[in-house]
Amino acid sequence: MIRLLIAASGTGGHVFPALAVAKKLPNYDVHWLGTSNRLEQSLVNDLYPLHTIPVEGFQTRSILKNIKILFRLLQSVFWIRKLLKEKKIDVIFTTGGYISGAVTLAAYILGIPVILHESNYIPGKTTKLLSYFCHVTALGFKETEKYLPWATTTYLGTPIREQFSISQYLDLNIPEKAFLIIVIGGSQGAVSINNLVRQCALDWINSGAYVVHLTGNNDTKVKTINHTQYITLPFHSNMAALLQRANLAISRAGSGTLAELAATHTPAILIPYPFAAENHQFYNADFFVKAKAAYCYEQKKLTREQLKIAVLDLIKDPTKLKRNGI
Ligand SMILES: CC(=O)N[C@H]1[C@@H](OP(=O)(O)OP(=O)(O)OC[C@H]2O[C@@H](n3ccc(=O)[nH]c3=O)[C@H](O)[C@@H]2O)O[C@H](CO)[C@@H](O)[C@@H]1O
Repeated sequence: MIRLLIAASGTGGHVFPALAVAKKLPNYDVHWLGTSNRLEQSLVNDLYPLHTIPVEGFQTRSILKNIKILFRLLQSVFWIRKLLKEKKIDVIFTTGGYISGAVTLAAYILGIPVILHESNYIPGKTTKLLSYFCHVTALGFKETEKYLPWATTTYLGTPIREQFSISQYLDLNIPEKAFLIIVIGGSQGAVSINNLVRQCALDWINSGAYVVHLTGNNDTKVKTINHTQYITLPFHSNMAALLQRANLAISRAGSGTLAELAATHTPAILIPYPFAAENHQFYNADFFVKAKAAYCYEQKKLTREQLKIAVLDLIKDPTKLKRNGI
């Protein structure tokens, strides 16, 4: 039996693709490496043995804090090396982020192959560095290979959950013919999008639309609108059911959600997270726009009025919805 260590931690964009990979390998002995306070605790704990390390990203300002983080990183490398030997791990799959640095270094020392997955169009600094040491860098977008000319790359796409491969039942009270808008702010929600949407939602509802608004857990104004056609949820686990049913998604441009939108062919208005590392969400979105699969608005330029009218226009003339055909 092949012993696989999956190192995926933090957001849905990192954890869900790794879970999709693990599900496809029922005959592998899978171990998981994560941290003690992120999403993997709720998503992975019951499925695979979850080992945790205390890694975090370097701070740009505090030198003292960075020294502490470096110390912890080196401690983690030492600890992972022990784990890899103890569990006799044959291969590692990682979806990037802080955790991938420690695991790649430990694996490199022991000569264990690492498959690094980069799901964004523009590879981050971590991927650029780690791709030197990895056996192969698997890409979510084929075009990303041009940013990693030194690396061995392969085009994989971004793995999505099994539920997307079959038609799902949406357990919400929404009439069959109603125009359904789903609002997604990545796995943690997006308060800025939430605020914009709340200012437009009643106009959309008055035009007959239903809105399912995935707000995340950090929004204090969730109860502002009370209407039968407006449903708020902090998080929904059956995204396949929602996206298959939705006529339009208003969404951040994280690579996980984009892969799912592509799978369900859901038309989308994308509002990239403006503070994402190296503005990577903008480039993810741009790929979809160039493929005529979505509309994109930059958050800093987007007004409430613009969003309201753009969506009203689509509700009134659904032929303008770009079919997501990537
Ligand atoms: C703010 C930020 O920097 N986010 C990054 C993060 O992903 P982040 O998790 O923010 O966003 P993604 O769109 O990549 O993934 C979200 C995932 O959570 C799922 N979901 C969301 C809401 C919900 O209620 N239920 C649910 O299941 C979505 O279906 C999707 O599978 O890592 C991605 C991969 O590197 C990047 O592309 C994103 O830019």
